[in-house]
This record gives sequence, C-alpha cells and structure tokens, in this order.
Amino acid sequence: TKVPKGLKNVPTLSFLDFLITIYINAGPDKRWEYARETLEKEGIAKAWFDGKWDLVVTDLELVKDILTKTDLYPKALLKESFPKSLLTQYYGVNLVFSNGDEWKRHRRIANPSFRNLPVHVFVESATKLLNIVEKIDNEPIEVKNLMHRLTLDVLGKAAFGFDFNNLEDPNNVYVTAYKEVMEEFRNPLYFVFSFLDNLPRSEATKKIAKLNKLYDEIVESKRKSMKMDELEKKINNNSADLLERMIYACKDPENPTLTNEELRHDLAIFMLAGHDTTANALTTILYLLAVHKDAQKKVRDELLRVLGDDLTPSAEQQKELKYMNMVINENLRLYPPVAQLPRRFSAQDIKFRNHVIPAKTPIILSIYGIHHSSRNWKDPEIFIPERFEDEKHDHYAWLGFGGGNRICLGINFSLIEQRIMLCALLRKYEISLPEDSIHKDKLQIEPDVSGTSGPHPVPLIFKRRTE
Ligand code: HEM
Repeated sequence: TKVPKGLKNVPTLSFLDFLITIYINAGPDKRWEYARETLEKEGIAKAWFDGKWDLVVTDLELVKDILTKTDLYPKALLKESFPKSLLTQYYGVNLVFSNGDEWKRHRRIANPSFRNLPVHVFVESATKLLNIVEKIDNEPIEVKNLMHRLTLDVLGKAAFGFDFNNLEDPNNVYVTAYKEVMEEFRNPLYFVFSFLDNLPRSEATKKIAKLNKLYDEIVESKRKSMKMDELEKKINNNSADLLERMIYACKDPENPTLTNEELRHDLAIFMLAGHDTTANALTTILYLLAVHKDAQKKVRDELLRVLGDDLTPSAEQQKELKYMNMVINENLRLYPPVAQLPRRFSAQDIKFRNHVIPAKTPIILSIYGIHHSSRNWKDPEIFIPERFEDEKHDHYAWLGFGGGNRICLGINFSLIEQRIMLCALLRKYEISLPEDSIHKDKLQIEPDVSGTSGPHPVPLIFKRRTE
C-alpha cells in the first residue's frame, strides 16, 4: 500500500522480518531484536500491518504526548479494529477499550471499587497455594500454570464473588471454557488477516456464549437480589466484590449508570487485565529470584525483618518492603506482561519532528522496546533492581502499568497480590531453577499476539527452609 506523505521519511520495519517473527512464533524479545537498531536510533518506525501503515513508537517525548493527550490519541476500539471478531463479541466496549465520555462513565463507576482491596482473598489463595507446594517438596513444580490458577481464583472471587477453585480443581468446567476462549483469541492469523473474521467459527462462538451466560447470570442475580442496605453493609465491612461495588456506585444519582451488558464486558476485561498479567508477572519474578540467589536472600531477609510471621502487610509495611518493591519493578521492566499497549490512532494530522503523522494512523507503543532500549536504561538486559533505588529514570521510561489517565486501575490490586504471594512463598521455601531447565541461559518468552505476553512454562524447585 502507498506510504502516506508525512510518513515517507520515517524508517520502515521490514515486512519480511515481521513474517519471520510470526513463523518462528517470536515473543516480544525476538521481535525487539529485529526492531532494536532502528527504534533505538529513531524512536519511531512504520510497519505494514493488515493493509495499513502502523507507527511503532519508543521515543519518550512522543510517548508522553500519546499517554497524556488522550483526545488526540484515542484508543482503537475493538469494534473498529476487528468488527466481526470474536474479541469484539466477547469484550465489547469496556473500561480498557473505550474512549472519551464512554470511558469516563466506566472509570467513574469502577474507580471507588478499587479503593479497598480484598486482602482476605489474596491471603486465602496464598494459603491454598502453600498447601499445594508443601505436597511437592524439593521436586520441580511448573510455576506458570500454578500462578495462572492462583490469579484466576483471586480475580473470580475479588471481581464477582465466584470461586473458580482452579488451584484445587484444574479442570473445573468454567476454567476449561475460559481457557478455550483465550486459546481461540491467541490465533495470530486473525490478527494479521482480519478478513478471516468473516468466516464462521461456530465452536468458538458457543464457548464464548457459555462464559457470557455465566457473567450475565451473576450480574443479573446480583442486581436483582441485592438490597441496598445489604450492599452497604458488605461494602462497610470490606466483603463486597468489585461487581457489587460497581452496582452500588450505579445507584448513586450523581453517577451515570452502566447497563448489565456493560458490566459484563467490564468483568470479561478484568479477567484478562487482572489475571493473565499478574500470573505472568509472578512467574517471571519467581524465575528471577530462583536465578539470582543473592536477590532472593535479600527479599527474604527484608520480609522476615519487616513482617515476621505475619502474612498481611499493612500499607506502612508494604512501603518498608523496599527491596522487594525494587525487584517487582525490575521484573516488570524486563518482562512487561503488557509488552505493547493496545493500539491508539491519531485523531488528526500531528506534527512530530519533521514528519506529519496523518490522521487515523494506528499507533503502537512498544513497552518492551521502551524498557529494553539502551537510550533509557544502562545495560537494559541485565537484572539490576537497585536501578530503582532513587527513581532516577525518565518518568515515561518505565511503563509496566501504562501511564497518563489510562494508567492501570489495578496497580495496587496487583502489587499487593504479588507482595503477599512472595511473602508466603519465600518465607518457607528456597527457590531454584532445575539444572536442565530450558530457561538456563535466558528466560524463553512466548509469542505476544494479543499484546500480553509471558514465559514458556517454568518448572522451579521449592525446597523447604530449615532455619
Ligand atoms: C502485573 C499486573 C498488571 C499489569 C502489568 C497491567 C498493565 C496494564 C497496562 C499497561 C494498562 C494500560 C493499558 C493502556 O493504556 O491501553 C492497564 C490498564 C488497565 N488495567 Fe492493568 N495491569 C495489571 C493488573 C491489573 C489488575 C489486577 C486489574 C484489575 C483487577 C487491572 C485492570 C486494568 C484496567 C481496568 C485498565 C484500564 C484502565 C483505563 O483505561 O482506564 N490491571 N493495565
């Protein structure tokens, strides 16, 4: 396709390289290898994708503009990018994929729900996790699967009071339905060639219908049966889930309300935004601690000093877990679970340096690239938690949770969940990587067609501590 005039002088990422990355099932790390030289030098590049020219961005000045001027750079909505896709059927318009007033309506209802976090849910799941690990002392346990089961349980309970019980029952019917739907979404062909969405996918549609029915029933029954004074009580004693808090917020005459369908789409996106991301983050952080024994010891010493036997750090204590927090940041820098932000596009022609980004150009912000660029970080491939000691880095060089007003709503949710799981595991276990691990030299990362990415399965050994 013809290159728009304003993008003529923007360097081009090779389409052949792109096809190779699809063919070899490359993760964000391998894709960055192909793009690194161009993007480290220029900060922007154009890439042909699905019949259009996309702009890939790592330049921090432009990144700041994109994240702060959301009217100039709205998000591409699913129904616009993939009109007939299963993704659109399942996620619809929601808190993550919406713009302007519609987004404000969702965010206003959801914001207060994230103020009090369900620490009891985290602790309950941490206890179940320990029960599982305890039975397999000193043998490799595949951590990625375990962390996905754990965070699915946490999210189900915290978001809508549903116990997937995936830690204890890996083949629960709803878990299977959820996994199968996610598998359908992962097919890269549908991202690259969206015309394929015109073909019927009846099996996949049925699976989605099953999950939608579950969410719908939960939303409807809560809306109908919950009396306001009951809800208020639950909110006051912090036992209400996110959905109940959102339903309660809808009743406030000051707030615009959300329909049952909109709430269902929010639940669906919470499951993706909150479960896979934190699961991948926990997996990679456990891998890093298994490989960097000195860091593991420092995190453990610190948590024993700050918390002793307690499993529920207060807000004060969480701040005191300084080294753990640095390791959490460094983990999200090295292995950002959201490797690239959902696409934005330019709402009008935008001047940038000597280029003019034409209106409607799809824009991809590469978090992986920003986190691994030697322009932003010294020795970007090396694990150095201390680099976060005095937060000297550029504000937009670390975007683990995004930035600007579309910044992640679940930051504290995820951070507290991660801290509690690390406290639970490290206090009792010494973690190490088996000698024959495929990750021995480097963590092997899976493809990231949908924007979220994580490692290939990571078996780790948990040896009970004797001290
Ligand atoms: C390590 C874990 C997590 C990571 C790495 C992560 C990352 C992100 C990123 C990068 C964004 C920005 C997306 C954009 O600008 O287009 C985002 C947005 C969002 N995240 Fe998270 N997230 C995590 C956990 C969670 C959790 C636990 C929840 C909820 C339970 C959550 C809910 C959301 C929501 C609702 C948004 C959309 C906010 C908006 O547009 O107003 N996230 N997240």
